[in-house]
Amino acid sequence: MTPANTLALPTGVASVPAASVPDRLSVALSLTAQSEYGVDSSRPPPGRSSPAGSSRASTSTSPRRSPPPTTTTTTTDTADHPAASGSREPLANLATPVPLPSNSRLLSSSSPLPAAPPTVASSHPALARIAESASSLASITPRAASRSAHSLAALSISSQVMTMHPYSFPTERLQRTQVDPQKEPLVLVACGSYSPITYLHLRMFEMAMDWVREDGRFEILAGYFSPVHEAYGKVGLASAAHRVAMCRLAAQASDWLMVDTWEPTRDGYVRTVEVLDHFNQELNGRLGGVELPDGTRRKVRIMLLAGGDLIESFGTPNLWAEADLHRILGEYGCFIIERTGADVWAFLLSHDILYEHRRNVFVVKQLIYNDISSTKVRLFVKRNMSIKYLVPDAVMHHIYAHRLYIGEREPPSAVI
Ligand SMILES: Nc1ncnc2c1ncn2[C@@H]1O[C@H](COP(=O)(O)OP(=O)(O)OP(=O)(O)O)[C@@H](O)[C@H]1O
Ligand SMILES: NC(=O)c1ccc[n+]([C@@H]2O[C@H](COP(=O)(O)O)[C@@H](O)[C@H]2O)c1
Repeated sequence: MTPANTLALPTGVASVPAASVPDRLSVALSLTAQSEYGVDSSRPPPGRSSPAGSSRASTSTSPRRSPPPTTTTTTTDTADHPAASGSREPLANLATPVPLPSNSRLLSSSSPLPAAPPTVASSHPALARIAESASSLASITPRAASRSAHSLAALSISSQVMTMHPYSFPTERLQRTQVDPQKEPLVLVACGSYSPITYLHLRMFEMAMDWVREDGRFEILAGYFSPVHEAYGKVGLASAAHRVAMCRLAAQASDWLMVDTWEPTRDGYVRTVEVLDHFNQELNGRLGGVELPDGTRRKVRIMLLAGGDLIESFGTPNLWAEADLHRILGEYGCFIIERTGADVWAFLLSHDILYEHRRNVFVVKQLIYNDISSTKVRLFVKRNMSIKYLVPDAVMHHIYAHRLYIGEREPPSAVI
């Protein structure tokens, strides 16, 4: 086993009969729905973290990221207008803490998203529309018919995977007892847009797991996706309910990854340090840490899992509060997945706060480069190009079923 230094030594549905698809998926997902999304939620949200540092300002933009929120109003996309990002208001400084509201509902009663019984196509106009097109297309093009049939299946499971309320912290894939008490118990949290989630996002966790196994210091208990709040306002951001649903569908194949909906169900944008505080509260506060083989309990280490581009955004003026960065890197720590074309090491050396906390920062080298980007996936959908094998099939069918990203308006520079 090679002890990995922090800075010094990086280590590196197809042709299923249409009628059977809803049943299979529904069974799998209803099991998840029962265990993952249907439990208690009456806890108050964690308190606010300390105020941000002096670098706060009222206006800032990064070329890649949208300016931060001035409003906490939430919206949901409809199936026919999936990417209403153009109508979003400009946002304020992300480094500026805003008051955290108590538990709230993102989907209002006027939400356009379907709340129909999951398998009764005729009772839901969208299902009926897709069923109709599936049967009419069947005699014309088998591929289109197959796509529609899968869309029908995807729509039929939507009400389960899109549900975010009542909130409960998912624990069904959390390892509750440590196997090796010599190692530090670790939970990885990946904050991001996931619009949509891709195979790269799933691979990030697996790459980190390989690094951790090789390094030998940590024992990973679970990994969580935390989809950003809609108020983040980034171009191409689908509604939180859709992004959560896609993350859940993608995580189905994993035995250690889960999707936490605390962040997207707040009343407004949540800073990353607040998300980590929330995990700390859940795992070490409410659950009391992890159990050791001898029955005693121990605190779980929580670390941010992020790509090199996100880390490089630490250098964007007014995007991150200095106080937040000190807490994220000092109290928690960070796994960075090297991104193709980004020199993470040079950035680590150049950024004072990252360098100060370098012993809490672990860079994971991609041994097989993967540069799938959500932006390009959205563009492919818009241009009617294939996204198969870029995202899990269930995610692809969800996108088609809900007509996500079709009317996307991406500035050309965002996709180069
Ligand atoms: N090619 C990549 N290599 C390493 N990390 C990545 C890569 N793409 C995304 N990430 C990381 O995945 C996390 C979630 O990112 P995000 O949802 O913004 O995906 P994205 O593909 O970059 O999206 P978009 O194209 O909309 O900007 C972030 O930590 C980001 O740094
Ligand atoms: N001040 C902050 O806490 C801050 C600033 C910028 C981005 N972020 C987070 O980083 C992630 C960025 O995601 P994208 O790569 O999709 O833009 C999001 O989860 C976002 O909330 C946090």
